[in-house]
Amino acid sequence: MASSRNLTRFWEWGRKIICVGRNYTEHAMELKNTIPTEPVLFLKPSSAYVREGASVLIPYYSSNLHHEVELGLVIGKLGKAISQEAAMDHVAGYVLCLDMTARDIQEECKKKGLPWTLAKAFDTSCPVSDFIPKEKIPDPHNIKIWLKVNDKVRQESNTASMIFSIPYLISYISKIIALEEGDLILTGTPKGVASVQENDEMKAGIDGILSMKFTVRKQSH
Ligand SMILES: O=C([O-])CC(=O)C(=O)O
Ligand SMILES: [Mg+2]
Repeated sequence: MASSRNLTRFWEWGRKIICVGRNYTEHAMELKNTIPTEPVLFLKPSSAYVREGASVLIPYYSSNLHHEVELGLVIGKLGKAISQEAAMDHVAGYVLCLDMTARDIQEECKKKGLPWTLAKAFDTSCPVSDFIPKEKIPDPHNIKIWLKVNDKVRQESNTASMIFSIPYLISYISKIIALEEGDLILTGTPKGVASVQENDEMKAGIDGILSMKFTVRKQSH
């Protein structure tokens, strides 16, 4: 059944944020990770959302916050074990996202075999752009996403370089976790991830579609 809520403001719905990691070979290599044979998945809570106008916060326990620019898929209808053929019918639209990552904490978690929650799921760890209706991106596997810090390009890549395609990701994820209207899937970041400092300005965009800006601040504790 269609919801009476406005999907173009899906971040207000409190639904799941499912993140794919290591989906671009050169990014997996820059962090000295192996190239995955199946998607790497982790979650962020909906309290991670932040919209333009508010700041992205460096968590008080981290001294190495990284940007990761990613294409986000906004799910438009419920699905479980979705076939690759039907996968795009479940996409209502797109957003540009930043998967903000406390890299120092993630490295510690990896060493200790602990989950990535503190590294990935803190408040303001998921900046999102305005909603982009599906029709505006006819081929999501051929768009250029980029991110600049203080006007210097840090990340710039075509989504054609994804290891696992969008239909593959939707099919794979939905066999494990039911996808609901208003959920968001982050499709992984290309190479070029690096630190941001207090007062830095991050600007990210999808060529020809939109751009967004966020200022970095320190969380007080
Ligand atoms: O932290 C990581 O490198 C995994 C990840 O999110 C990505 O590849 O986008
Ligand atoms: Mg990521």
